Amino acid sequence: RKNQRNHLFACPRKLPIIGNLHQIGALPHRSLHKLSVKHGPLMLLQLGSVPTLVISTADALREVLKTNDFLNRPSLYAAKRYSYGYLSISFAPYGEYWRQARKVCISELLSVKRVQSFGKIREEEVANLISGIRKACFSSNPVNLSKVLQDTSNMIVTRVTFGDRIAAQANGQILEENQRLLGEFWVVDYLPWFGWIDALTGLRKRLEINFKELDEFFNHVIEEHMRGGSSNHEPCDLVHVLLQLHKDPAYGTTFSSVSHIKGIIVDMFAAGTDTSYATLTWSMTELIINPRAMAKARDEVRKVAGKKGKVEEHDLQDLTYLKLVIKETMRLHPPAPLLIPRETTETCVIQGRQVPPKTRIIINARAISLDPNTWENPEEFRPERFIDSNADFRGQDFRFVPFGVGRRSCPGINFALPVVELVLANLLYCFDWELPTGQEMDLEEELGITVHKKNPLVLVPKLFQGNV
Ligand code: HEM
Repeated sequence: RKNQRNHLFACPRKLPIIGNLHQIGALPHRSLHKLSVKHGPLMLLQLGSVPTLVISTADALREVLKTNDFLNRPSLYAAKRYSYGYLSISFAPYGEYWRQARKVCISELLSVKRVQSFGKIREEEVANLISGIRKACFSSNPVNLSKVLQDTSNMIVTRVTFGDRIAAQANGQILEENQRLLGEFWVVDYLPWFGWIDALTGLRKRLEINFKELDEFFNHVIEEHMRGGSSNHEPCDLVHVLLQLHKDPAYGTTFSSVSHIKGIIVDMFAAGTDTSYATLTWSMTELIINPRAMAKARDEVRKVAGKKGKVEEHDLQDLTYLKLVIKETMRLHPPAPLLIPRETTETCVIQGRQVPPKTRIIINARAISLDPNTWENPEEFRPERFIDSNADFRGQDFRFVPFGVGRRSCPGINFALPVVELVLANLLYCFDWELPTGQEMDLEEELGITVHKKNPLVLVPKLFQGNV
């Protein structure tokens, strides 16, 4: 009966013990997309011991979410460790803690007012980025944009979260390793009885070392804040806000221990940095490949900001085409192409078929936004496609879900967009960009929870003199 039930969904052929794991490959969002083209938009795979429902089109997603919200997250080894036992919002299982922590996060940490209050930090860090690139212009050196964009995103998130510029310089590598380990293939998550393989391959040791460094860093920042803070601290960084909430009896149960605070910090720090810098790198990559779109975006930015010498936050509202460029980039390169996995808590019925509890739900955001039944010439980079379209990425429109969908979608969108827009606008305003002589652009991707460009984006900037 079990077999009969499973065969009601498309089930690609599986092998004993590992099931469909051998079909996943180095870039799961791509191999799952390919499988879905062959087998259908709703596939039930067996990844080791884990039944996994993969959703690959907007219609299938709409249909599935009609009757189920899937608000739970599965337990994953690295996520458990990094979130201090599921005390982060991203990995917390569905329940009272997740509900409260998310509510507080939206109202206290990521509210429009709070995000606006960090405008000065964003503008300062963008100014530092531009001045660094200017120096490279004078020496005619190419710039490793991947690296400088990562540093800038990291600096902004670190200053906002910890209030300390020096901390940002120290934590770059810790964060890189954290993202790599979260995106690694952990045998224990699929074949629990073979979990010892993760110890043999050295993965567990790497995680323990990285977690210890991260934890020490958090302890240092929290202790410093408790002592009253160093002179480097921004007036109201997120650790400061969290410590206020920790002392407030109204939030007693939600933020009762220091581990709760650390769990939330991990969210801000890990979810906020990598995704923004991936979006920026892919935007610049696509603009170089598409000179017509580059010229249009650049002309718009230079017209709106005029002769001020820089783009300011209040200019962003007038950058209509730049916003379309960012949308189109996120359609082709959603930073987290498989979102964050979810899990059924009880038997549920999807299209009249039963799905057992503890089935992992994977939403393939990239396959959805490349579906030719929804998008005309989906592989083409054409920001204009959004001009008269109501396709939006705020979690309500199933055709385009880079920030996820429904009640478990990303609460950081209002934080992320001003960073991405301000950085990109200033890069286009201040410089003309080209590839180093004789080099070609590639679109190769690297495995991770956030998908980055595999080879660094190296470009030659030319200072634009007409804006002062
Ligand atoms: C371009 C930038 C970003 C992208 C593309 C992005 C994308 C995502 C995605 C795909 C999810 C999973 C949604 C789902 O399961 O449906 C998510 C969740 C989350 N994101 Fe973001 N994110 C970005 C920036 C940020 C920032 C800046 C923050 C905070 C400072 C943040 C905090 C979170 C949190 C806390 C969750 C977990 C939500 C939950 O489980 O309830 N994100 N994000």
